[in-house]
Amino acid sequence: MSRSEPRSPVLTVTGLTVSTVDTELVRDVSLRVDRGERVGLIGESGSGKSLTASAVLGLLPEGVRATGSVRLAGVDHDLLGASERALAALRGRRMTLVFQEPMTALNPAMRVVDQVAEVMLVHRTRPDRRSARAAAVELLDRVRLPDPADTARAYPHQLSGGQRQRVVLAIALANDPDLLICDEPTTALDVTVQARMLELIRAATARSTGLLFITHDLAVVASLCDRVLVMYGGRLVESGPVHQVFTAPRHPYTRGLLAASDLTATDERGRLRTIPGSVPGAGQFPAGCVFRTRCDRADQACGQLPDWRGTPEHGHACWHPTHPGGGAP
Ligand SMILES: Nc1ncnc2c1ncn2[C@@H]1O[C@H](COP(=O)(O)OP(=O)(O)OP(=O)(O)O)[C@@H](O)[C@H]1O
Repeated sequence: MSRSEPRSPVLTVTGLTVSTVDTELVRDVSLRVDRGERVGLIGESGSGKSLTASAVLGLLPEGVRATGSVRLAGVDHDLLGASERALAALRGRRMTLVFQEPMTALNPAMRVVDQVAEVMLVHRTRPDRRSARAAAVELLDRVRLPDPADTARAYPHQLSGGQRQRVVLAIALANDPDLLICDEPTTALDVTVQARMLELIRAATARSTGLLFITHDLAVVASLCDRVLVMYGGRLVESGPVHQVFTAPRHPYTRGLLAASDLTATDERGRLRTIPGSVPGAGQFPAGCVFRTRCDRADQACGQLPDWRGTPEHGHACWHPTHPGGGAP
């Protein structure tokens, strides 16, 4: 599919709530990722980004449960409540994950070619080991590993951090997934290696694979993503096309995040801007608008949960009007 053709969803999450026995950690999150679309998910630490991704993949930690709905294109049942067997058949095949630490994803005792081949054999997308290994070498070439035929025989510890992360990406792409979820995939890499990895992710999602990309790095979202979702306190507070959200943010939290990421912006005393206060711990967020304890515009109205407003394309959850163009009044 070309990027200009009409979009259809690969992932539709509706009313996702993730909780422990006594605490809601993610609350009523709805989102959609279309085919060939790159969606960034941003927010400070503890805002619920990783738990949202884990709920989609059916990888929530022990003692944490999800309610709501998670639908993947072409799968006729809801992923929430699906059996582990059904989820395992989808993970690595239709939906895949790349996260920050490649060594956790790789088997230290197995040559990289076999790790890439294995995921094709497990999901039977290649008829035999010989063809899976040949396809694996091609994939290692596609993710620009140097001398792929030789590197394929290496063990993970013989590779650099950036090379290992490219092997993980090759494994994630091996079965041509519908949905690729990346959770801070480049945070541990140095800047040039990071740029190369992002280029590979961009190329991998140029056609039909949808991307959900979790990061703290707004510059990466600006260069990679089509749309961005902003989370705070377990809730989505704003979503829209990256250009619109970053140039005309509507939620005070998004404005704060953008100001805090702008290393050229200082306050009236010449200090770099940060969002005042700190993120409350899980379960400590206020009722009503979750951001109101840190928001300079908070008033009585904010004691009630704000409606989702704006347009279907660019929405936000805040009681206060934004000026045309999105700036604060
Ligand atoms: N297994 C768990 N049990 C209880 N609380 C948890 C558990 N896992 C995560 N949390 C809490 O849920 C909240 C959201 O965590 P999550 O990891 O999704 O945040 P995040 O936005 O991905 O943060 P980061 O950017 O630091 O990864 C945090 O307050 C975290 O402490």
